Amino acid sequence: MNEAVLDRVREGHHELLDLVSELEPEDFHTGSRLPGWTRAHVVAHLANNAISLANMTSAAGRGELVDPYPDGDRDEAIERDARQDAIGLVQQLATSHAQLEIVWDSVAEQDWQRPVRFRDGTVADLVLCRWRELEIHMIDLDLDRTEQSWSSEFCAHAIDFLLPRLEGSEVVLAPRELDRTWEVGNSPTHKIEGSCHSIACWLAGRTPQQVPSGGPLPELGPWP
Ligand SMILES: O=C(O)/C=C/C(=O)CC(=O)C(=O)O
Repeated sequence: MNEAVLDRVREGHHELLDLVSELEPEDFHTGSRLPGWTRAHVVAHLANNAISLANMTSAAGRGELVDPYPDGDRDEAIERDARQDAIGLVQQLATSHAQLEIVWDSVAEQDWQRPVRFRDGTVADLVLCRWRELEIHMIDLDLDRTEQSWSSEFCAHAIDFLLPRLEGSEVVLAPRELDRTWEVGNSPTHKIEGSCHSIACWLAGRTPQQVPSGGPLPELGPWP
């Protein structure tokens, strides 16, 4: 398992808790950067996602495959949990982080490659999923944190992961800080340039502080 990514997830948990712990109670129930979601929805989703990943990991350890949300509807659970007050939300988030970290601390090296039902992946893929969830949803909270806080490693990972959203396009992505480009299609017709943060942020369907140049930017397909 890539220990650096696990460490980054643990740090992300601390950073997220720091961010939400500083909010006034009323700030939870106002907008986020996601249409139709308040910050409370983002927090509830992140907490439920952590428990879902913990449960899939535990099941994989027993040789079982379980659905990400076996007990019911993901969206209903987010709506229900988002109605909690600030203390309830922070407590749910902190408990979910602890549960996920305890489960991942107990995974033996050879068990990271066990299969899970989520995207027919492995337990190791769940760690990458949590990394994306944390980094991307922290900026959705619409606080001081922006895509500028993403590391170049995270930007490169996000571009790799989100590239299928450009299927059918003919472009080259050329993020300034990264020592590589990404080609989509057989004969790219234009080059999209910008910081790795802005390119990754745009591919994640969010509005970057500086929109990449080289447009018109292609329409994005569904999340992979
Ligand atoms: O792997 C990703 O980048 C995204 C994963 C999800 O969107 C997972 C959920 O939405 C969820 O667990 O509810």
